[in-house]
Amino acid sequence: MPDAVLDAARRFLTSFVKPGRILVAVSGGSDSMGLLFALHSAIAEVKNGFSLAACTVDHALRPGSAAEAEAVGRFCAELGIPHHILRWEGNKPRTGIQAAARNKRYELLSVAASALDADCIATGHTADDQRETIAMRGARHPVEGEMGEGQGAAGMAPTMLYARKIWVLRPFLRIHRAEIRAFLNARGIGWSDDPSNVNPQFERARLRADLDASDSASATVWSGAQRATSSARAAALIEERVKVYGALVAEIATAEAGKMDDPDWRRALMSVAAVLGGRDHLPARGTIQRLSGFLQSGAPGRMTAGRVVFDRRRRGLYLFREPRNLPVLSIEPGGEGLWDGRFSITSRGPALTVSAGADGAALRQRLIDAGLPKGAAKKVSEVAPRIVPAEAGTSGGEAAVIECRIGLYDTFLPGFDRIMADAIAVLFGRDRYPAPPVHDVLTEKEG
Ligand SMILES: Nc1ncnc2c1ncn2[C@@H]1O[C@H](COP(=O)(O)OP(=O)(O)OP(=O)(O)O)[C@@H](O)[C@H]1O
Repeated sequence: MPDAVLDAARRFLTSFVKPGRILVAVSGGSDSMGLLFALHSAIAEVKNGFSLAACTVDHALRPGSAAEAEAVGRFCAELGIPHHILRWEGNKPRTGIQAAARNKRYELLSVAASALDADCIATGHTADDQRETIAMRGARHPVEGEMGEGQGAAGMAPTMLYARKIWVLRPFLRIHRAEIRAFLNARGIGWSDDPSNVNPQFERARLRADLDASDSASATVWSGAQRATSSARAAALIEERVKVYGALVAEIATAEAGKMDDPDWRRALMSVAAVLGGRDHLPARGTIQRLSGFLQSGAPGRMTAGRVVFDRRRRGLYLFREPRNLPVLSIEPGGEGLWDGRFSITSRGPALTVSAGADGAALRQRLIDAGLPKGAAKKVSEVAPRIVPAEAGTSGGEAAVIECRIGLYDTFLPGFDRIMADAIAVLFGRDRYPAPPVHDVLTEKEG
């Protein structure tokens, strides 16, 4: 009988650009135990340079969690796979515990991946998880196709870049949990069931119960490929229509800016605005609708949305951070900090103070020389970071390394948005995001 689980593991190995080291994130549940065993078996068949390591995050939230992590360790030892337990130490938040646990889990796993020299992290997300994710996102964002990893009807991407560093791959996204359990049962391999999966306190668990009770085949629409196509188009529109000066202000020809009926352009423009506003997410739907009305009207004027001024002049539309609630940030000697959600600033030595209002006249002149209208250049210089080192005689530029932050993508970048994210990175003077170690839907597009 063909084995879908083993076949998915085999296909996954052949999707790599070159063989590498895979860190499997094993919770001890059936999905990730199945993933680990299937990959172990598939690698034993091909014997061509792949290796495995495994990590279990002990969130230390339930009494049995340490023992479960140790059980995974014993299973790995039997297979000869190095296994590490990563424990979540320190204070835990009282609310939003599942989201906090998830963030911590990825953080711990990415540190382990670099220590273990892994090329990627593999997780056991299944078609059942995908169905739940789509239903959850659909409930939160009834309008399709606007957003990043956290939103949109495309569901979870099979590849996701974490923290600009390490790719998280989900080889079982089309495999059902029941198939994985059958695969494990047939081999006499046990697993542990996480009681929080059925705890109605958590949204995902409630939803799982509802989905189990309904005929939800229609909910499992997989639109990753469409999403990739839309991202590629949005990227092309960004390259064609948007100019950004000094990661501070975007300029768009007025006629182009008004094309808000085009969903790809809408997403492109809103994404650029999110970066300029130092936001991790796009504006809410109602705000986007109001903005669309304003942009389509074509008359000179100004509107503020998502901390960004949309300043329409005869020469064009200018987008920049609104001059309100700009923070003051102190950075320790040699330390780093995020200012206004927009700029990561690392001290080259001295303590720093970062506030708004860059060395006014000089920056203003540079923006004017670059082609910005005088009025816009003045406003933009007022919201630019001003870095003042504690040591006299050093300039802010010499004392610090400054980099623009792209909150939409810098923590979680779904693989199908990579072309779009790269276009934005280039626009804001940054390097492209690292490519995944596997051939994915975008690699095919690029080829
Ligand atoms: N404690 C853990 N230690 C290691 N890996 C884990 C742990 N919990 C989850 N994972 C990994 O994440 C996969 C998905 O798990 P689960 O569905 O419980 O998490 P989730 O919170 O819904 O996922 P995510 O939020 O990451 O999309 C698992 O198959 C496993 O690979």
